[in-house]
Amino acid sequence: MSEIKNQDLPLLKVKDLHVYYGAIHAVKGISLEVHEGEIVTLIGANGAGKSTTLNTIAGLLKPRQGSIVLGGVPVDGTGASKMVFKGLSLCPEGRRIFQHMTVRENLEMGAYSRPNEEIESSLEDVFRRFPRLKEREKQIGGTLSGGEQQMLAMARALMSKPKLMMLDEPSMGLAPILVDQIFDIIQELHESGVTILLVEQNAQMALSVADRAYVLETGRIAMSGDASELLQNDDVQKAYLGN
Ligand SMILES: Nc1ncnc2c1ncn2[C@@H]1O[C@H](COP(=O)(O)OP(=O)(O)OP(=O)(O)O)[C@@H](O)[C@H]1O
Repeated sequence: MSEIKNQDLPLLKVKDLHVYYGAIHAVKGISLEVHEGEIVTLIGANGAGKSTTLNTIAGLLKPRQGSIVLGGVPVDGTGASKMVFKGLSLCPEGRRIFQHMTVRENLEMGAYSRPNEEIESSLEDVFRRFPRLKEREKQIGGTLSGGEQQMLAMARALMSKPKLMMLDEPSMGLAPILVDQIFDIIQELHESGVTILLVEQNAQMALSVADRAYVLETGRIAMSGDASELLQNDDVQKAYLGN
């Protein structure tokens, strides 16, 4: 199917997504859009269905119902390994870098969808964005600090030059100063034009950096809108911002 070129078309359009784990109906009819250049965040409590939504878009889970369209092309049923070739990359929850490989080898693994001759320029680009990883190029991934492993996971996701980068809980388990650094990097990626779908439990940080947001409650979208407006919303403040 040919790619449809239309500025008004969202880069990602998810419609009426339903996902089950056996009898558990985890995602109950979620629809969302991400436009080119945006940061869109999914926030919500534990178990709201955020990771399930992201993993389904990434092709790791199969929806029972609904459609997923990337760049005008239906991609549901594509499968995770092929989604990278369609321009989508997922930086999973818990980082999941290759613990026994070096920083450089981890990054090269992220570029498996790219032609060999382009890998070096991607590495240069990623090392420019993450100078700390350049310093540790030959270090074994598993020996990096938690914050550095998160940076490596994000850098690895960038190696495929994705149209859409999906980040699952990048702040998880990190000290506040490292959380600030990770969000600074997300902001920089945004400023350089990377389109991001961000899942976060840290609603304050996520809403501060995002353009738009969807609030998930027990598998459904409870609210959506401009992130700056949701940050001021009384219900959001009470439920997710501890105010
Ligand atoms: N592998 C699984 N098997 C069975 N049920 C699952 C599985 N993974 C998630 N669930 C259930 O699906 C629902 C949504 O979980 P999900 O992990 O998507 O939520 P979440 O919003 O990402 O929360 P968290 O921040 O805790 O990951 C929850 O009820 C959860 O218990």
